[in-house]
This record gives sequence, C-alpha cells and structure tokens, in this order.
Amino acid sequence: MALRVVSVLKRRLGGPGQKLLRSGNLLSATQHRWEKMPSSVGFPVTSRRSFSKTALIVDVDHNLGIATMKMNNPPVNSLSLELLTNFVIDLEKLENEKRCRGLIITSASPKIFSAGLDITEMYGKSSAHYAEFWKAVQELWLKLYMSNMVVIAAINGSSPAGGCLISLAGDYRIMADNPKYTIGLNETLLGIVAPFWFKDTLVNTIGNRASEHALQLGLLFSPTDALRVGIVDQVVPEDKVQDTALNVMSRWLSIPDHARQLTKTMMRKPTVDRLLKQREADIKNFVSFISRDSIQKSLHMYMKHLKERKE
Ligand SMILES: CCCCC/C=C/C(=O)SCCNC(=O)CCNC(=O)[C@H](O)C(C)(C)COP(=O)(O)OP(=O)(O)OC[C@H]1O[C@@H](n2cnc3c(N)ncnc32)[C@H](O)[C@@H]1OP(=O)(O)O
Repeated sequence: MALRVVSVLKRRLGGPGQKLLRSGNLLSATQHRWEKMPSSVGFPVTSRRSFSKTALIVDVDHNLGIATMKMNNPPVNSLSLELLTNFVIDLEKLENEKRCRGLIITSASPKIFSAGLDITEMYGKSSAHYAEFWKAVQELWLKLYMSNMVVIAAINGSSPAGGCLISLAGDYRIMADNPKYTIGLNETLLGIVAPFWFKDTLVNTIGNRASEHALQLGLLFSPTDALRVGIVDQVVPEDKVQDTALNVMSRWLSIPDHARQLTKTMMRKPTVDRLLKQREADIKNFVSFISRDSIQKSLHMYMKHLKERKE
C-alpha cells in the first residue's frame, strides 16, 4: 500500500515533488511540519499507529500523514451518541497530531457507509438525552466541517441523512459505483426536517435549486445521479474507492497547508458561524421538535417500516 501511494505521489508531485520525495521530505517547500524521512532507503517503511474504540477504527500512517477512520458500528453504522462522541474525540486527537494532514473517512461495514443518525436515540428518551445527543451531532459537524485536515469521504455504501452530512462535511467525496447504494438528505421521508445547517452544507455543495428539490422530496440519489447533481465528486468501481481516495489525497496534500486551510476557512466560516451564533437555540428547537407526539409517532412508524421490510 505504502509503495503504491508513493508512486501516486511521485506522479502527482512531478519534478519538484519528486525532489522532495527523494530528499525524504514529502512536504511542500513552504511547510516543514513533517519530520525528515531517511533518504538512503527511499521511502521509509510505513509506520502505523492505530487507536480503535467501540464503533470506530482509526489507523494513522505517520509517514504519509494520512489517517483512515472506519466507522464500525454494525449492522448499519448508525450514528449513536457513543459513535458521535468517539468520533469527536478521535478527530480532536488527529487534529492535534502535527504530522497528520489528511483524513479518509470510510466504513468497515460492507454496503453501508452510514445509516445516518441513530433513530433510536431520537425517540422514547428524555429531553436531556435529546439535548445531549443533538449537541454531539452539532459538535461532530463543526469539527469535521472546519477540520484543518484534508477530509475525503470514501463512500463505500449507502449514506442517507446524517451519513450524507458526514460526507458533505468533507472536502471531497468518492462513491462506489453500485446502483444499490444511495446518498442524500432524506429527512422529509421520516416526517422530520433537516436543520438549517444540514441544508446550508448541501446548498454550499450543490446550490440552492438542486438542494430545494432534494430536500423537499427527501431524494436519495444513486451514485450516477449523485455525481450528476454534485453531491459526490467522483464515482469509481467499488474496489477502487480506497485507492482513489489516496490518489486524490496526494493531490490535495501537494498544496501548502496554510494556503489551503485559510481558503477553506474563508469559504466555510460564515456557515459555521450561523450555527455557533444560535447553538443553544438550535438544541432547544431540536428537543421541542423531536419531543412532539406527532414526530415521535413518525419515527416509531419509520422504524417499524424498516423492520417490516425484512419480513
Ligand atoms: C429535527 C430533526 C433532524 C434530524 C436529522 C436526522 C438525520 C438522520 O440521519 S435520521 C436517520 C435517517 N436514516 C435513514 O433513513 C436510513 C434508514 N435505514 C435504511 O434505509 C436501511 O437500514 C439501510 C439502507 C441503511 C440499510 O439497509 P439494510 O442493509 O437492508 O439494513 P436494514 O434496513 O435491515 O437495517 C438493519 C438494522 O438496522 C436498523 N437501522 C437502520 N437504520 C437505522 C438508523 N438510522 N437508526 C437506528 N437503527 C437503524 C434497522 O431497523 C435494522 O434493525 P433490526 O431490524 O433490529 O435488525
């Protein structure tokens, strides 16, 4: 794997980049955060450090400066409070790893990237629980959307609602070319409403008209349609998703970090500030909305429908 990525990096970085590789330093000339790598052996043997918790497997390749985070919450990677909390903790850790410049988010479960927010966290619970849950959802989005790392979603399965939001919060999305997989913000199908910051994230990605259409109808797009509308940036054969993510990552990492990060902040900060200004109000809104009898009933019926589909 390391060798393959090095050859991709060599191709991508061209002349000056090859010099950097030969000298053992993959960083762009303006960035010196990574440690010097030994030049005598070419590219050093990959050193990996993994930390894994319930529902998340994180693998950090220090030499490449790339972390891979696999959601691992079978059967469908629903975003439970526990997964959200661990996600945020691990993101903070990675953000503080000086040499970690890129993050690939993917799924350890075949066929499902993430089924979105864990619906069981949103019904039959106390207001305090809903508030805690929603705060965790906000926190994850804030951290991901403003990450200093290059974040690439390697979407190797279906990705409805909250799963789609995680992908949209990244910088680039690659989806497996399987017509059985779908992606989109389908909240209206559950009788609930995507909050304004889910909507803003979609609008920033595919524009206002396409978002209005997608959100009102709760559209779940096939990979081909998701590419057409711009929800994903690339659709590739299923077995090429991870390699493509590494390839794309090398391109993004060839840009000086500070310039890329400042540009990202310039583009995204107004959207993030909108939530930050009214974070508490947004939590209150969520709690009062989700606690309504009619909404509780809708969620209950939706879960029932999911279970009955199998029978
Ligand atoms: C103001 C409010 C705003 C809130 C914003 C909300 C955002 C969200 O993310 S809401 C969640 C939206 N998610 C969905 O609509 C997806 C629902 N799930 C599916 O469509 C499918 O499960 C699938 C395509 C993701 C996978 O299909 P399949 O492989 O056939 O697996 P099953 O449907 O049999 O599911 C297995 C198992 O998992 C349970 N489950 C599925 N999704 C969720 C979920 N989001 N939360 C909790 N549990 C989920 C499903 O009920 C099955 O359970 P068992 O029957 O007990 O095995």
